[in-house]
Amino acid sequence: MNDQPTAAAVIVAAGRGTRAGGGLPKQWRSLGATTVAAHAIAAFRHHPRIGRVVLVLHPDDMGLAAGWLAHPDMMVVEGGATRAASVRSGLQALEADAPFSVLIHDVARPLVPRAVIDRVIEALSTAEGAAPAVPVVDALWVGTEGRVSDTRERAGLWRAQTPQGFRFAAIRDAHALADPDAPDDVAVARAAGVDVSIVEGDERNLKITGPADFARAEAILRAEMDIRMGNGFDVHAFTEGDGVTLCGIEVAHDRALLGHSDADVGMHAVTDAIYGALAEGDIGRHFPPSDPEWKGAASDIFLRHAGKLTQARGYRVGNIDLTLICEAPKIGPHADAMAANLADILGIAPDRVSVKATTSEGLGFPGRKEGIAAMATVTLISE
Ligand SMILES: Nc1ccn([C@@H]2O[C@H](COP(=O)(O)OP(=O)(O)OP(=O)(O)O)[C@@H](O)[C@H]2O)c(=O)n1
Ligand SMILES: C[C@](O)(CO)[C@H](O)COP(=O)(O)O
Repeated sequence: MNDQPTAAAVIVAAGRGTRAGGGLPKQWRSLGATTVAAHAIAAFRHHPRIGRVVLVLHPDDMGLAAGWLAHPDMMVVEGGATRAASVRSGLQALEADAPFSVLIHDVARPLVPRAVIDRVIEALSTAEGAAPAVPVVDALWVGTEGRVSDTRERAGLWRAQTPQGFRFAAIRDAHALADPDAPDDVAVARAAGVDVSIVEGDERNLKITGPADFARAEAILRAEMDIRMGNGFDVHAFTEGDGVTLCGIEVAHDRALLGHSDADVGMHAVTDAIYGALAEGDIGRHFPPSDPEWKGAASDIFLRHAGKLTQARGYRVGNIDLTLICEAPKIGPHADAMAANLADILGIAPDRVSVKATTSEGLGFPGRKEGIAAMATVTLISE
């Protein structure tokens, strides 16, 4: 499959989640380490074939949009009184620079697997509309006053999921004429004569609707959780100078560190640990020392790249443990600032980063004050 972005996504999140209860609209409630909304958004933002994401929020929630607006690939717009009105608002936001196709997704389906998104996008290369569904497997009854009054044939029946995908112009025109109470975009498209293909859905793509769905979603998340560990080790020798840069913090010293970049041995070890956890080689693979572009480069460039790669692969940094090995300079007074800087670069909480130091008791090259060594361990957790 070609990995070029071909589609935009509209995530409708303007509902109030009344059936879920809980005092807070369901999209803002926590799920795993983050919120329902953050899971749904990440599934699309990190998909290589989705170029832009429009998030449709309730007018009362627009104050929550600031974090999302910081991302150039995201737009946030106000929704309407019904799901269809919210979708229309999302589609309007894309009008000025219309994509080839658009995937419309409920924020209430936070665990949509990447393969479901792939199948919808793939089907849209030949179909005008495509949406995931799972076949009905249970017998179907009609109930009247607590008793079974009739049965229905289940063959040919499907349970509809999202994202529902369409060629942009087709769904924009269909929504312009839509019944405001249409249950979903497939109904809107069909009413306008758009043909919609069914692609294979997934039971994990549940819609959080009632209070019990949170526990189901947490269980799915736990079963899916993938934790990766990586380690990084680096050494830089001392040279003439009056200070060193460690984890991005300038520390006065009677020596400097020698290296092709800024020789930030601590940041290099952390960066290599992240690349290691992703099985992505090391800094040298991504930023060859033979390339003059990286001569004297600030090492946060490398760490930011590793952080972006982590996100793109669907992980977040769980924690970092870094040990610097040197006789001098003294690390203790700077350790908190170093940890805070690493956390800031990676966009994680400072209490997920530990920076500590040890001497080598006068032994070996650190003991002879010939240089500094650093070793780091990181965990990456699937989102
Ligand atoms: N005016 C509306 C109503 C719904 N939605 C979105 O449409 C999706 C499906 O709706 P549903 O699961 O019914 O969510 P809520 O309307 O929030 O739930 P409830 O009906 O329990 O209040 C959700 O992502 C919801 O945020 C929307 O964007 N705008
Ligand atoms: C669009 C949808 O997710 C398809 O299953 C669903 O219809 C939306 O939720 P609602 O509960 O019907 O509003």
